[in-house]
Amino acid sequence: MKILVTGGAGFIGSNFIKYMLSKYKGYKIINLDKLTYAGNLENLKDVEDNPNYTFIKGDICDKELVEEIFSQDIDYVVNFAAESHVDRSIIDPEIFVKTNVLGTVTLLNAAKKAWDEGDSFKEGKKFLQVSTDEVYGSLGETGYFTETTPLDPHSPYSSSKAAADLIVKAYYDTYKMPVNITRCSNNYGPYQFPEKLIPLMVNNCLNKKPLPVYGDGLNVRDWLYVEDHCKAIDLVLHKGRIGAVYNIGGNNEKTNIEIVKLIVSYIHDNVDPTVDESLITYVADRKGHDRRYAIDATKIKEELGWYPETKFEDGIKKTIEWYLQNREWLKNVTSGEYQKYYEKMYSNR
Ligand SMILES: Cc1cn([C@H]2C[C@H](O)[C@@H](COP(=O)(O)OP(=O)(O)O[C@H]3O[C@H](CO)[C@@H](O)[C@H](O)[C@H]3O)O2)c(=O)[nH]c1=O
Repeated sequence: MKILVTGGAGFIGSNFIKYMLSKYKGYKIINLDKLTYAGNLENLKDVEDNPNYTFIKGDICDKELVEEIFSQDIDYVVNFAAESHVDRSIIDPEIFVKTNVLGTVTLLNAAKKAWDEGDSFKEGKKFLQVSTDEVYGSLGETGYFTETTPLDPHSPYSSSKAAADLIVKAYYDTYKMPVNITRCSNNYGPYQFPEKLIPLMVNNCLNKKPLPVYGDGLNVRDWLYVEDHCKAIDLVLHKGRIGAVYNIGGNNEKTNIEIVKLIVSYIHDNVDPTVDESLITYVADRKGHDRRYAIDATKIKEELGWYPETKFEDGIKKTIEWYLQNREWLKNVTSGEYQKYYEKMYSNR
């Protein structure tokens, strides 16, 4: 098997590559990544010398490069490559449309060209689009997103992901291209860039900086441990019904303030007793902030036997400890450009 993983130097992509290389000794993985601010080859240090792993620096929008990669007889594509941060999309939507929509079309076209045999596609090929629960919009206090919930994205980020999902669906509906779409809830775990809630709060606690909680802190997210997500993608890739969408959720809803308090308490008890809840600072809300995401993951459980194995209490401990043991990584990714980003995003909030 030869798998093209795009965005493999990012948080979920790098966890996925390591998971796959250790599980399938005979699989070859090509990682195509543009190395934007969120992509980091440090994340893949453990596998850089693995003969089954190849890294290519490049953009999924680069048609020539993508077509050249497909000349290597790719079996599966897993498209993680995306601009993924909602706050950045509110400030600068264009790059989200370019990478998330045009990039996906470029990949689909190249895959179609390589796999299309006229009446059908070559056997055993698949294009897996990694999407998000945010395409469904926002829930009130009750209810869950299922795979048939109508798409109702609100942010430029989630709208670009929904657009990409629809294009992938169109390639299935129109050309019968072998595709799957997965829609996951909020991931957490090692190597997440500290612009996202959990690593940002850990980093700020360690530096005794204010902990910026948007709005009333009562927005709800469903947290999924990244390794459980990787296992789900592996299953969908090998066994998912062609054309199907699968929701992947952690069955673990928490308010943002619960998450922040938990991190504060862990750092207080295990690292620095002077860190406490006085660091929590309520700041202006995110524009168009979705109130609650909650995923119904019955379909993937019933069809493929997947369920989230990691209990949140264990996953969050493992995650915080990973950041504590990898302070050098955290220091490296939060220097330079990150400081400018942080200033711009949080100074006038
Ligand atoms: C960074 C930050 C976030 N928040 C809030 C906003 C959200 O309600 C919640 C989580 O924020 P984020 O970590 O940015 O994640 P969120 O907007 O939910 O989106 C994530 O989860 C999605 C899946 O639901 C993915 O598709 C996105 O790529 C990923 O970024 O915490 C704060 O209160 N303060 C902060 O400083």
